[in-house]
Amino acid sequence: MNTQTLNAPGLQMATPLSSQSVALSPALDLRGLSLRYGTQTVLDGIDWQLMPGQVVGLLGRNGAGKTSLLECLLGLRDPQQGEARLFGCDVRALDDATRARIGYVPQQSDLFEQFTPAQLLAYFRSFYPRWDEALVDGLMSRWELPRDKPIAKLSGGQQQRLSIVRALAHGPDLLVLDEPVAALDPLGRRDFLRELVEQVLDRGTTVVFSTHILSDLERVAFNVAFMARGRLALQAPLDGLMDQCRIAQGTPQALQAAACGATVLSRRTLGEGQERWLLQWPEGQVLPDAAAGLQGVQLEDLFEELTA
Ligand SMILES: Nc1ncnc2c1ncn2[C@@H]1O[C@H](COP(=O)(O)OP(=O)(O)OP(=O)(O)O)[C@@H](O)[C@H]1O
Repeated sequence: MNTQTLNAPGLQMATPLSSQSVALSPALDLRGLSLRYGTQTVLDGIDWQLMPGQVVGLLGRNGAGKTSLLECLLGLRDPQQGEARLFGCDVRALDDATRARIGYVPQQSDLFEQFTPAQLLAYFRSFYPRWDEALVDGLMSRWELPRDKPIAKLSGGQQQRLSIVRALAHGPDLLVLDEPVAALDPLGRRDFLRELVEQVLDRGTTVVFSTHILSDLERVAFNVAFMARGRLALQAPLDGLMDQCRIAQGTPQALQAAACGATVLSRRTLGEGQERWLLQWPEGQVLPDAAAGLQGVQLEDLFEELTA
């Protein structure tokens, strides 16, 4: 992995881009991104664009490649093919102004363990023109984070909270969160999600958020993206998916009839001539009634069917 840290831009701060240019270009633009570890293909030609203000929950099974994708899109890992651009800049050559617009909470803590939280936050504060000291003070107090204890001696959850404070403090335009709540207790998760929602609503932050906690995702993500076999199987607004998707089970012939007018998003063989299909009807179309044997879907069903 590249040693460059996203959360510490160099001392030479350039002027941030104007809000006008932000509105015109995607916040995130991936083209044909492919990554292999040895002979294992983890990312297989991923194209992905997010416009400013989009909030996307990234879902995939263990080992699907979510962390690898997030690291590549941030320029922390070099793919063998393809390119990643953030706010129009190639991630291999991010300037300091663009880097200052990005907040990242990695899956593994990357905090300087020999520092105390107070020292760490003072260090980062010096890099960011938009550093919000009131937000930092509020979160540090509410989350009862010690300021003067070495970071190495904080618990895993405390380190994760500190990592979140650091990522939110400079009001990033793009926030990339790799399982940010994995080590948090339920209150910490609730508080964090509230902060996140406020950031998004107040500032129009673009958020990419990987998590295995589906209920959390339902509270913050307007869009979900599913990763499977090195690709993004589907990205769509969560509400629309719930409304327009149904699961059907039966023989292929019966399913063909049930699927009239729908797109087949996935199909699985269950044995004994039975299959299970995930179907999506176009927005606004009235779905066939339950008599056709269609079941409504939960996010868990979508996860099961789309990440297999
Ligand atoms: N540095 C590495 N060297 C070799 N293989 C790696 C490396 N990092 C990840 N992998 C492999 O790449 C695949 C994808 O890993 P990755 O961590 O990106 O998945 P993930 O979706 O984030 O998983 P999880 O949900 O378990 O965190 C896995 O099979 C993993 O073993």
